[in-house]
Amino acid sequence: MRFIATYRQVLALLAPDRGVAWFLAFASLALAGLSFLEPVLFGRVVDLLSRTDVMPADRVWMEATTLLGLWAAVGLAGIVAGVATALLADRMAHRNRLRIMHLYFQHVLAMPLSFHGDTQTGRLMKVMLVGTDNLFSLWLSFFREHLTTLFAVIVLLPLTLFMNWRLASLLIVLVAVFCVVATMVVKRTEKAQARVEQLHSRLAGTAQDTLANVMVVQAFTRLSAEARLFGDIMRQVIDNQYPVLTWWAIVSVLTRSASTICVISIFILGTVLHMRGAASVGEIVAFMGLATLLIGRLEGAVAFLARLVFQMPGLEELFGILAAKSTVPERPDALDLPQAQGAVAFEDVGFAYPGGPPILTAVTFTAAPGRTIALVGQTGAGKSTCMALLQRLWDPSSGRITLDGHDLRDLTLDSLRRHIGVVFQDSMLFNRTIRENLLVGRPDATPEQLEHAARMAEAWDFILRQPKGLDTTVGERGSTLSGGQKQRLAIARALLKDPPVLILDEATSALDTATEARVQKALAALMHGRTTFIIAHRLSTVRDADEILVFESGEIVERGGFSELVQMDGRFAGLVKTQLAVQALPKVPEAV
Ligand SMILES: Nc1ncnc2c1ncn2[C@@H]1O[C@H](COP(=O)(O)OP(=O)(O)OP(=O)(O)O)[C@@H](O)[C@H]1O
Repeated sequence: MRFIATYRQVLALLAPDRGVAWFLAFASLALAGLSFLEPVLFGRVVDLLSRTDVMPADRVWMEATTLLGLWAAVGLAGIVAGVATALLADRMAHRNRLRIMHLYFQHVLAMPLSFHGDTQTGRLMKVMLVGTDNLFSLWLSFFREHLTTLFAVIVLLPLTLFMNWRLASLLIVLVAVFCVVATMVVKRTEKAQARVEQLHSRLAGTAQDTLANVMVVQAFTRLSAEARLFGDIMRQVIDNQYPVLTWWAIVSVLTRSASTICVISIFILGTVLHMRGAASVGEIVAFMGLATLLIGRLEGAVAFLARLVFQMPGLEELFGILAAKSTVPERPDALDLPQAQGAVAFEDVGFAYPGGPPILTAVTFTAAPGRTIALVGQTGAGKSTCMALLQRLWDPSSGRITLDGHDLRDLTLDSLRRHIGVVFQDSMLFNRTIRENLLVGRPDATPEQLEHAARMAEAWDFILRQPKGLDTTVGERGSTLSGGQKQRLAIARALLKDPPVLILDEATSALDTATEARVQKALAALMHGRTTFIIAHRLSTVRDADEILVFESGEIVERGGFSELVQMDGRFAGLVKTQLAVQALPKVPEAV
């Protein structure tokens, strides 16, 4: 069964708390032993009392008092050990749940964009919350119930053979039947539950995707269509879950009846054996007690098994995500570059997205520190892909990219990305205060450095006009700010980071001409003294670049300065002419 391997992984996660886990394991075993002693002692007392005719009364009383005292001590030790084990297990499970959640979050955040492109955010959130919650409850029930039950069945049950092998054999057969039935149901329901879990993940992913696009849903009146889509998945969840729930409900009812069947069977066999002189009354009482105890434990085990079947697929998903490997692995001996000058070189770089056609072919260029390189060309020509490779979001399929002469694959990802600042077309802001958003660039910046960067980015004035100044929260993705304001905050953030290499990916293309002029001023401050790559469709913005690279179908087809390329009268000149022609188009006459 698949779930045994997964269960092993669940327990292996407790490795950092190995000492506590072993202590808890021994405590659970002691608890199991103590709980078994109780019916045995009770049986001894009954036997003793039934022998008053052959033993002196004071000896019977002395022995009975000793046994009862022992019984009380066993009961008390069981309570103390039970409470202590529960408290300790609780703390350990909490501690490890937090540790795994932290580990998972860090792992997911470090995964490359290819992974995030393939995995819905809603699913990632669901797996983290549900998966770690399941881990928590499994650890707890392992130490509180499961281990004790296992010990009772594997070690203590066979020991009863020494008390009365005939009664013990019946008990063993009943327990075995019970285990076989439970295993069959686990097998029957495992697959359907895995499907339910997949559907739950899809549900979470769809919900997150729909909520993130609520504006599109409303604008395109997709309300009922989206609700229907959601409802369809929900219906599939119910259809798949129904048989699983039915099976486990049947097992649960059977388990409850099993207790009665077991006690009656032992009573009948015990009576027969007693009449033949092969069992004492005390042994029968003790076995009935043991049977009730064992079946009670097995009832707990069945509930636990059912939970395991329900939770395993979610845990398998969690382990699958934790085991996912990055497509841009870091070498163990990777260099942590302290301070780069910003010399970038693409050497014969080729690239294709996994399973896709070639996107870049033999791309070669160099950017000396402080120079500005513009990447232009038609949409889909491969400009953004080039810049994604520079940030090592992907690795080239052939050739290499260097920063200060170091192949990017030889640098730690952290030190590479520390040296690169990016301003996107849609400046992504956290739903936090302006101050927190700016400090993303440099968490230890002083208030003076923060103000200086904001002033350089032409953002200081509008920040002061916000209701709480730097402490104003900007809303989801900066929704309370205008495009130009968001862009200037993004520039201030990059200025604070102060990287030697800068990527401006369509940084001003979403702005109107007046705002663009303001942002350009801020950008000029940002670009000063840094190796800058500009991706721009508006060719007027690349006029001052030291070199313009013209991309076509993943290849650089022309390169040079602005006027040099215009004079060349090739592809670039063609692009410029097209843009000028569009700008010179006569205005549509207003309707009369
Ligand atoms: N994550 C991805 N997975 C698969 N293919 C991709 C991915 N990203 C981009 N592509 C493909 O790679 C090609 C180049 O895209 P890229 O974004 O680099 O072009 P671009 O020149 O920057 O275009 P634009 O000017 O429109 O931004 C396109 O055909 C695109 O469909």
